[in-house]
Amino acid sequence: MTIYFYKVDEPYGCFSNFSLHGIRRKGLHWPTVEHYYQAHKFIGVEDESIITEIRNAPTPDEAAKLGRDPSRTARSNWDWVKLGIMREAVLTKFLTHLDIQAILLATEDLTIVEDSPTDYFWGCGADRTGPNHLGQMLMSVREEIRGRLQEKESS
Ligand SMILES: Nc1nc(O)c(N)c(N[C@@H]2O[C@H](COP(=O)(O)O)[C@@H](O)[C@H]2O)n1
Repeated sequence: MTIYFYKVDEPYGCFSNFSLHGIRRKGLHWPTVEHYYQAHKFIGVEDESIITEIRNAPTPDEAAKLGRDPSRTARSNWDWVKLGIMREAVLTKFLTHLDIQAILLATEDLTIVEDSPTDYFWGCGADRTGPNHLGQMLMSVREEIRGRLQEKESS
């Protein structure tokens, strides 16, 4: 069986980066993983005020809209660093919120797919051939949390 998720208000919606599960990183609170991810596109750019603007965006959709604004240029190394940045945010989310950590762990070894009809990088895209990086990441975070819990139990 494969778990497909996409919209926050649908089954497994807590796996979406748009779910309202805040994270704290480097002393700052971020309302969602999406806020964190979109803001990090602009670390080191000339006008960093966009970072605060994104962090204060009222919704994750608004944060994504700001981060995708074609009139702004993301940091030059974004494509190299974005997977690592997303992973630290997703891991923090599932270490912070134990209710959704339990949902993730309960999926055992099932395949998880972000069933986005438009995203052929983070999701599987409309024809389900995309690399599904977010689903892959959730499975890797699941593995890491499982390992950490086992280590704790045996110590
Ligand atoms: N809920 C939702 N709506 C969309 O429109 C989406 N594209 C996604 N997928 C998420 O979008 C983020 C990637 O954004 P960029 O294309 O890199 O700006 C990432 O969080 C995907 O999981 N989800």
